[in-house]
Amino acid sequence: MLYLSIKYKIFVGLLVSASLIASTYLFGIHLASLETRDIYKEVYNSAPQLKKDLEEAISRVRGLEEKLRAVELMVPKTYDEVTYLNYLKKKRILITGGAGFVGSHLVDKLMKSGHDVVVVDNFFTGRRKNVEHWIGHANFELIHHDIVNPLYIEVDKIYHLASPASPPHYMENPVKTIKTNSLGTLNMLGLAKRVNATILIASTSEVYGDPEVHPQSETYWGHVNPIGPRACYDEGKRIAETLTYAYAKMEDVEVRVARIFNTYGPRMHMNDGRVVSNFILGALQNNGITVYGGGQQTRSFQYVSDLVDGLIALMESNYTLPVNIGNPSEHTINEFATIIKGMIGGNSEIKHIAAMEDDPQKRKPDIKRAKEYLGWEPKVSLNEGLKKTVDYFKQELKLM
Ligand SMILES: O=c1ccn([C@@H]2O[C@H](COP(=O)(O)OP(=O)(O)O[C@H]3OC[C@@H](O)[C@H](O)[C@H]3O)[C@@H](O)[C@H]2O)c(=O)[nH]1
Repeated sequence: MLYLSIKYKIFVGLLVSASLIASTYLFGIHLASLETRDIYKEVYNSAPQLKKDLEEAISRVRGLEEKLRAVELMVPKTYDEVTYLNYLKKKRILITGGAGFVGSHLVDKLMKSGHDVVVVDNFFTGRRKNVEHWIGHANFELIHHDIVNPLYIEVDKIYHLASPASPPHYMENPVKTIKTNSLGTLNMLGLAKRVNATILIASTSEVYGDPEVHPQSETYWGHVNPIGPRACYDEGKRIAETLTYAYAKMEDVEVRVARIFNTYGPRMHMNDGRVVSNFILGALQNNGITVYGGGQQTRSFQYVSDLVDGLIALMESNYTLPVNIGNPSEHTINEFATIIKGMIGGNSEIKHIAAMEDDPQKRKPDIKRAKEYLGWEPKVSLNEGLKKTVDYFKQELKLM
């Protein structure tokens, strides 16, 4: 108690001194901004003592900043409650891309269940901010690493999610997207083989390309343009699936393959570029909602918590063939624009620009397999999920 109260006094003392010195410092900056003005030059040149004082103040503020950082580290951090698991139940779980939008929600769920979670991310589209609330927790580890290079680590399970997933992001560097999904997946399968871990591969509805079968069941082989702008992702994920089943067959690796359909929710990046965040941000900022093409193309949107439940159910099942994880509630993009505009209000105009090349025209998952083998189906309605996502983006905009 006594120790804590001394720490508290030091902390308050340092805060007060810091703010006093910071005001001097800011005053110094203000003066510095006048540097170009002749009047200031005159004062400055005729007052070398002032210059010396400012430099001293700046150095003292820097010293105090260091001390404050040290005091902050002494204040214990609080975490969400974590279930206790004994050593037989507790697993060491690797999540590649764990600092990304979907990965970080999976991290939360597995951490709260009491497992040891190791996140590997190259921060190409992932962000430390998404997992910072676990940093320092005894069950959590964050590794900055690009899985295009091998990784040597001891784990029981691997959720392999690493890859840019938004069309503008994966098209920005197609070679990197292909490398991540081919070499990266090869490395993770090699790791799974070496440490005898079960591996779940995050595949995608994009393996069906611009489908000629509707809705899409897992038995459909797809309709992908192998040299189009989306090929780096579509074909990247297709080769990831091929590699996965080759390792299962040749090396007896325990595999799971989730074909993830359009997913949305909090922690999507402001610059994500996918339709949900674009429409919400356009409406919230009154910048207009931009539909690519005629808007008759359809998508079926699932809320991120449903996806996370589906991924865990798949990992824990003994089902080895691909499974669609998505919400079959289907809307045209025009309808979706109207829904978002209605929910947010304002007077955003819905405008149309040229269609994206090779944009899939219809997409809806057939989820019979997930229901039958995983006992899983989505629970969160579009209305409920969108409200949470809109609230999230409102908060993000306040931070700008
Ligand atoms: O601002 C926008 C963004 C997108 N769109 C349209 O909205 C539809 C959905 O586009 P998105 O970019 O959200 O996502 P896509 O369905 O094309 O691809 C997604 O598919 C499933 C996942 O694996 C990936 O997250 C992603 O590749 C497309 O028809 C697109 O042209 C707009 O009309 N306006």
